Amino acid sequence: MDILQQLYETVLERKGEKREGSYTCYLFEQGTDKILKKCGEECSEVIIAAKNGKNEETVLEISDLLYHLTVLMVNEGIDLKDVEAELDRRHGKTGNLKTFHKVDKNT
Ligand SMILES: N=c1c2ncn([C@@H]3O[C@H](COP(=O)(O)OP(=O)(O)OP(=O)(O)O)[C@@H](O)[C@H]3O)c2ncn1[C@@H]1O[C@H](COP(=O)(O)O)[C@@H](O)[C@H]1O
Repeated sequence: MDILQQLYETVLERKGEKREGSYTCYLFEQGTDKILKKCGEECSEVIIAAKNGKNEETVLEISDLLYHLTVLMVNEGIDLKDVEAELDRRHGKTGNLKTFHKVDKNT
């Protein structure tokens, strides 16, 4: 099992728990707006770190963002496997990448 799947499963377990000292439980208690705010903040921090050309810091910020996106997925009832399936489809394993890119943003 890869680390994203392990992280997803741990976060999923936290959803129904009240665990002392768990930041994930704290986020679920705070609710959707807080989780969305954290995703936005972490995204901005990725941009700033990358813009500054600091790769070590950018890796840390990307990891923070992936964690918060995982919390968002669980909060919204989105299965990680659905995201993986969509990425697979775009990558041409089960779908057609060209067709995906043909979508006209103006329509
Ligand atoms: N990957 C992470 C992870 N990444 C970041 N964080 C936490 O995210 C928080 C973000 O820090 P910030 O400085 O942005 O925010 P803050 O000021 O502390 O908090 P806010 O007031 O903004 O909410 C920190 O407390 C980090 O510890 C994480 N917390 C947990 N995990 C994973 O989640 C699993 C479950 O952890 P618990 O929630 O602690 O049970 C762990 O095993 C980890 O794998």
